Amino acid sequence: HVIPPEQKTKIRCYEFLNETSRSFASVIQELDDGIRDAICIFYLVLRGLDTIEDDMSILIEKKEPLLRNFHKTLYKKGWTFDESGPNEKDRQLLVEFNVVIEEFLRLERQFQDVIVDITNKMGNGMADYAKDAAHNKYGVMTNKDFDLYCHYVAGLVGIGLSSLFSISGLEKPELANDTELSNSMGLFLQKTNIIRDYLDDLSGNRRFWPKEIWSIYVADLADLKKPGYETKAINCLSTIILNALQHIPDCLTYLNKIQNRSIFSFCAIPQVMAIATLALLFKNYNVYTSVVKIRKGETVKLILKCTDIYEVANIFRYYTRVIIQKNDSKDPNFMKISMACGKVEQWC
Ligand SMILES: CC(C)(C)CN1C(=O)[C@@H](CC(=O)N[C@@H](CC(=O)O)C(=O)O)O[C@H](c2cccc3ccccc23)c2cc(Cl)ccc21
Repeated sequence: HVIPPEQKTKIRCYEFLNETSRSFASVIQELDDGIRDAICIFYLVLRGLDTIEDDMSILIEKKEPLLRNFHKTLYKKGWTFDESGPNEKDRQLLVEFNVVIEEFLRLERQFQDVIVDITNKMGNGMADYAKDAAHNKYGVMTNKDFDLYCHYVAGLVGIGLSSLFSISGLEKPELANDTELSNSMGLFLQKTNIIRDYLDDLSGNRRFWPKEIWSIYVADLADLKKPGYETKAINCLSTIILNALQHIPDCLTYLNKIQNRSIFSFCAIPQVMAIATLALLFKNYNVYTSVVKIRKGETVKLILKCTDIYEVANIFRYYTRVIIQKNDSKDPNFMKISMACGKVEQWC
């Protein structure tokens, strides 16, 4: 049968969504009408921007304007980009980016404005960081820089999502006003990814662990994985995990404000995956030898339990208890870790 052209581009967008991240793609497709297409396009636009930021084969002179002007390409019908490196995971998305643009231009104007605004801020933040990283080989320096970088690549996503949820009418307008809570949602996810990806990022010379943290224990970030540094490495890991744990009360408060069930699952699933990952990473030396991931079976179990705030609060309580059990009185952060976990217990 003949498929009308506008259906073809939408189908192609959902095919890209399923190619970029299978498990999360299904969560997006469960979203209610009125918000699903906006989130799908927002996700693909962010993937496109991320593919450019991650591509080390693009020279900074070319990468910087690409990032800063990416939001303008959303209005350029037919725009595509085929200069990504050969092994860039999502290079085909940019080769066919005209399809994303077509669907973007079919969204309600208010959805478009949010996506353009966030893409603009994120692209400029990424460009600022990439330009700075080009000459500052240490990477992220202070805890403040750590929060700023994570704000650009993940906090802004939370702020954008809250606006889209409010505009759709499925969530209250107030949700979009509390940018601090939305920002924390992104920081918690991104910091967990950065802690998990220590080895992978270091091999790509991406240095996201803040110097303010690792310099307490070693002279260089790469020393943490060397023989003889095991105790320092484990205590450094506790410090950066403690940094991530501070965002949990904000995340639970944000989730508690969500009214729409499909939006609740969409927001809760990545959060419970993150706390489960942090509990697995805590006191786990394997973070310095491989990329530690929670088992598929545990993921499936968690996804099925993300139905309401009580279930999610119980999941957070369970994993903070796992962390407390693994906590070690000889660890300089012993007290702070148990306090941070205690705060989660109180919240629940
Ligand atoms: C960097 C990041 C954390 C923002 C990436 N990010 C997420 O991690 C995805 C989850 C995801 O992509 N999981 C992948 C795992 C992976 O690829 O590592 C999977 O296959 O399960 O979730 C986030 C995400 C979902 C829901 C609410 C959010 C609030 C604030 C910030 C981000 C929020 C996300 C929502 C959108 Cl619209 C775009 C990107 C993201």
